[in-house]
Amino acid sequence: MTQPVVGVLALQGGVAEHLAMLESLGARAIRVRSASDLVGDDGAPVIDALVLPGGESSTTDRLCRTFGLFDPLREVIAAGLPVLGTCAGLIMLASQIEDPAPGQQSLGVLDVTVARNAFGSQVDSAEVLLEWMGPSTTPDHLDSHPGDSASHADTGDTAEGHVDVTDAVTGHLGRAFDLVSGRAASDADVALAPSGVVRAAFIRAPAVTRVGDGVEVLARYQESVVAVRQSNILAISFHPELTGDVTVHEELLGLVRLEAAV
Ligand SMILES: NC(=O)CC[C@H](N)C(=O)O
Repeated sequence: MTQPVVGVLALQGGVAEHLAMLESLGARAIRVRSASDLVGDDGAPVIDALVLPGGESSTTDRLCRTFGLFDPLREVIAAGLPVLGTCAGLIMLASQIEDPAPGQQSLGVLDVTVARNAFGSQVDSAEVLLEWMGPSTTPDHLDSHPGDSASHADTGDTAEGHVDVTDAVTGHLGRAFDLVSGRAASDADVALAPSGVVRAAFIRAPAVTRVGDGVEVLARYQESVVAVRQSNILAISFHPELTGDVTVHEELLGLVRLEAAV
């Protein structure tokens, strides 16, 4: 297919790292600031996929409503636009927030309940390795099992075969991570991570406390669900864009290819 165009909601929070990561994967990445960045005059989406970045979900919610983006976002996602929500983006997508800020709303397109700040405050931020129970949408997988997206996720297998990552998953690096001056892991760090593992930064991260029918669990951390997929929606508690790990963004582009193949 032609070069996919991926929008990154750019009202607040971490935007630049997502844009850079998507460009590094061959997509054209654009900032989404208004409804016209989402849908054209004919009502058709102008982007092939969307990222809702981390930040502060109650602020993102308020800004979305102020800038007339709340309903258009809900509509394009409900209509099937592939979307990746990270951290505050996950909270924005959720159908229920356990502990919302006063007046806080969410788009309600992903059938999960989330608890905000479930892993502690900024000082508890950490960079860890997680077992990634995908990929479900890689080109390899598409070639061998067109349309079947759940089988690998169920078994923990990857396109390369089963990966035992027990050591890696418990290998907590214990590094403090500062959202403002967030340091990306070095290329060498990322190269060391075995296949089937995602290097994830947790910063005031939410946990998924209820998973609805039809929602596939892709990763857990400290026994909590931290990554899910429901059809065209991928949502994660953490920040792969700050560690340089492209696994999850590749999954998003895989969803775009799945959509194009239908
Ligand atoms: N890194 C993040 O996106 C933090 C999310 C934040 N705790 C919220 O509730 O929105």
